[in-house]
Amino acid sequence: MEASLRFRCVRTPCFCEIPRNLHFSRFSSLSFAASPCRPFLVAMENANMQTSFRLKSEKKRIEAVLGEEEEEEEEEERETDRHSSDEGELTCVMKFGGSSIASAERMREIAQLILSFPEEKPVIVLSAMGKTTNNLLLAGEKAVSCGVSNASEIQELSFIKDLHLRTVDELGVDRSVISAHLEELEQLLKGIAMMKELTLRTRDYLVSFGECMSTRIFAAYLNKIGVKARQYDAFNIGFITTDDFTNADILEATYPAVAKTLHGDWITDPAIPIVTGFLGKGWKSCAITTFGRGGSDLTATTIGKALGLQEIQVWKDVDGVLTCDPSIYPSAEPVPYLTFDEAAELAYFGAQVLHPQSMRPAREGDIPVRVKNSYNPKAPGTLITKTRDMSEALLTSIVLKPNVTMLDIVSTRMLGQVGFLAKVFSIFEDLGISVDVVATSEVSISLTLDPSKLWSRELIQQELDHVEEELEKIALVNLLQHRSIISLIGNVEYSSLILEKVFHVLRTIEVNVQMISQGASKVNISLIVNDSEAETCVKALHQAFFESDDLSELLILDSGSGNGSPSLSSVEFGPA
Ligand SMILES: Nc1ncnc2c1ncn2[C@@H]1O[C@H](COP(=O)(O)OP(=O)(O)O)[C@@H](O)[C@H]1O
Ligand SMILES: N[C@@H](CC(=O)OP(=O)(O)O)C(=O)O
Repeated sequence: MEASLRFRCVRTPCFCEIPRNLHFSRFSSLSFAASPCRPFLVAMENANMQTSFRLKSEKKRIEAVLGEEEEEEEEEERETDRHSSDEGELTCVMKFGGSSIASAERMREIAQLILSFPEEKPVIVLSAMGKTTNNLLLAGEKAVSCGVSNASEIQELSFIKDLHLRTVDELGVDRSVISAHLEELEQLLKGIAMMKELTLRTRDYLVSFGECMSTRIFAAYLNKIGVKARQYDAFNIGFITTDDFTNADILEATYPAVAKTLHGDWITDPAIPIVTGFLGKGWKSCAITTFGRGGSDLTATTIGKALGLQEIQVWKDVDGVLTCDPSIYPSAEPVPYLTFDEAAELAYFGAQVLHPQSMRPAREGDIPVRVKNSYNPKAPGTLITKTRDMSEALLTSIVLKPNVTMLDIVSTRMLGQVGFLAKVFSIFEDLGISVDVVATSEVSISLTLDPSKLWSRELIQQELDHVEEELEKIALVNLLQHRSIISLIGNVEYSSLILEKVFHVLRTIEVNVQMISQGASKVNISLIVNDSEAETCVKALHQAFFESDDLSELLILDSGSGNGSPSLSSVEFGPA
């Protein structure tokens, strides 16, 4: 049994436990995990991994306790070193999305791709195979109304069974690696059919089958071809989250817990860790949670930060982050370099290529993220780092977020200006609704709301009705649906140049911008247009910024302005 030191936590009336197999002498700081659930003392391997608050007085007391244990500790360290192999440390995390592991053939290719980097000791994070998550959700929705006797016949269940059984057969892996999961999945669908309801908690449990099965199959295949691998369910190795089912946040306690398991297992018995993406465990409910669609990217960056790895690789089906969504405009080109801020903004404003929260751990740990194409591994991809040379950068990427709701809110002057803004935002806070883009004047405010954060359409309408009702107590409200946000990610130091070109293009195609906002992050300008016009705008803007050499108009206007803005000789339109 693992020994631990018990220590009374002075912040809350409870006892904290320090796992004894952490090597305190090597850690530069000790801090309390910011977890609200069960505060415990954690040791952090380097400054990048410190939690957001540190209590100096506790630190001293902890060190005193540790001092008494030092000798024993050193002996334990020597013991661990005797057991550790010559494999070296884990070096990077490689995440493969659903498109990269959609079939047995793709799994074989990914195994070869991993082995083609013999110098790397990777942690592998996998999503569900192909469209499995979508099929699980559809199966769940059908189960609600199909009746218990028909639940086994749901078409999507057959797709999922066929895909996974075909894959294990083709890879020559024993069916037993997933048979229990397939049986349990069928039982779950029958349960949903019986209850006639699919709660958010059940949805998360339902979709977890995708990642649980893909990782088991892949780990079994690696072992079969002689590459030692170990499968992990993220919810069992310390991915602790809030209980916001379908959209959970990772808590600080996750980092030390995950590091302890993955690092501990690696040094005692090295085997490539194969970890489920997208999944965590709610701290109160102890039930499986998910981080929102595309959440495996966040799993990968969290592991990167937890273990202090050298690099986080996110393998996709495109040549990196592109100048815009290739499904809107196929001539989009890869962007070679991005900062964490640019990538976060791009993801937040709807570029499906990265999960919106995924840049946070990478930024905090200052760990470079490389976005690569598993179908074209030789392509350089996109490297995302803390800073980059912006001197030649103007516009980097154009992102379209369709189907957003815009609200024009005009004060009825029952409240002063200060009270008005505060009241408006408190209404959104109370209703738990996220506001994206905001523009204000003295007595009015325009803003956009993001419906895609919720998985259920019905709920959105109910929520909007509620918002309108609340706001109408203090303001006149005009609700405008079917709007799109076009976000221009780039060097906002040159905002006048960018906007000049943007408005020239939009005037040419006769589109009126309904709202505009430049974020405090200084990497994003957002424009709101009608959904029906949005794709045309993106295509025209892409052509103007990334494919046109005709900058003469701007050149004339810019020359001799003497206002310190860059001359066009020093600024390039193109993926910088
Ligand atoms: N700016 C963009 N750059 C690259 N891909 C984008 C962009 N915007 C949207 N996409 C879409 O994101 C997809 C890759 O993300 P995702 O489907 O989450 O990959 P995976 O499932 O492999 O993790 C691409 O196939 C592309 O259609
Ligand atoms: N399977 C989950 C999580 C994920 O990250 O998927 P992907 O990496 O394929 O986008 C989803 O479809 O949302």
